Amino acid sequence: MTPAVYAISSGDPAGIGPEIIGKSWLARKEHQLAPFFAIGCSCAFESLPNLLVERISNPEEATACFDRALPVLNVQDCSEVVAGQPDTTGAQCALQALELGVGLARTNGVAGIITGPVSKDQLQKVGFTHPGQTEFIAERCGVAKENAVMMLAGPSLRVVPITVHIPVSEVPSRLTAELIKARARTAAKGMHRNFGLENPRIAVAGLNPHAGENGRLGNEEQDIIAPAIAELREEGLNIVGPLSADTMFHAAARENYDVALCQYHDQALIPIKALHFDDGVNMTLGLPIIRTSPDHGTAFNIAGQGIANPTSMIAAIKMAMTARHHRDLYGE
Ligand SMILES: NC(=O)C1=CN([C@@H]2O[C@H](COP(=O)(O)OP(=O)(O)OC[C@H]3O[C@@H](n4cnc5c(N)ncnc54)[C@H](O)[C@@H]3O)[C@@H](O)[C@H]2O)C=CC1
Ligand SMILES: NCC(=O)COP(=O)(O)O
Repeated sequence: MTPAVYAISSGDPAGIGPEIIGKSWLARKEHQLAPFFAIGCSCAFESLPNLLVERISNPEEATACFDRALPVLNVQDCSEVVAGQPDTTGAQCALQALELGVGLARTNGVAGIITGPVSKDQLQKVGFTHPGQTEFIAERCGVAKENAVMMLAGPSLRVVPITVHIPVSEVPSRLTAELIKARARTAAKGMHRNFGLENPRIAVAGLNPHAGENGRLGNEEQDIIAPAIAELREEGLNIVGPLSADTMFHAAARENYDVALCQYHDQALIPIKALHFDDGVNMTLGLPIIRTSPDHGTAFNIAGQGIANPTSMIAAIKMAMTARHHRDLYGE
């Protein structure tokens, strides 16, 4: 039996992670959130105003105390960390929280993990070698990088970047038909497994302006993207493209697909953040575990001020619950 409790890693304690987790706990009844506990430095939570915190020593204790206090599994003391001033102590704490949370999810100790925002820059300073949490979690789960798919989703749009955290100058050379096919297959499976969408409609963006304008504005569409789509269609995927990226995100166009595959990070993240900065969720598809995250970052510039909006964190908890519901339904 999968336990009904979720783990939330704090993210960087100098960012807004602890604050939005605390605010989500305060909003637990209004949003009917399943029990969860935070993993991180207890003092990052104990210092928050109006929040009752209870230290726990294992996930089983979380459910019993969730009604009266935010349960926190302590990893490391980082009481010296100052909000808005990230340092390596905070990065170590963020990494330990992530490692512990993923370990609990992998061993069925929790129903899923929601990860708080980390600073990639700070993590690299403490030996983190992955481009982001997505790839780290994939490795811990034994899933190949290309099969662990970043998806960002809000009420009116889901997007998947095919290439992710790489310099824009490297996008054309890193874009291969194999990568596109791997992302599309995982996205299709993920739509069903986590959201109950059978045969989801997938739209694929071109790379170049006007999807290459028949080769006049670039050849990647004809050489790489269209052949990959044709193969996927033969496999039975409900997939169209390459579409002009500039015309596929307006309201009427979004009605035609369940998920958009985009060729690079900002092609995917600009529309989703323009539409759903407050309530967007980042979910990793293709994992044996459930992992979601708010779509925003550490927001060091407002940390410690009490003004962080918890909506995206609440949406991330709810999406993990939705995924759990569907996976339990299908026995996965
Ligand atoms: N899932 C993750 O762990 C993510 C981590 N990051 C990391 O976050 C760091 C900062 O990245 P930025 O590009 O500055 O993006 P950001 O999302 O942290 O901040 C962008 C702007 O939005 C505001 N903002 C963000 N979340 C907010 C919230 N919940 N309530 C109110 N205002 C909010 C910030 O104050 C800032 O003005 C980077 O080191 C990056 O690596 C970025 C995106 C996702
Ligand atoms: N821009 C999205 C992002 O940075 C999320 O990265 P990850 O840490 O979830 O891999």
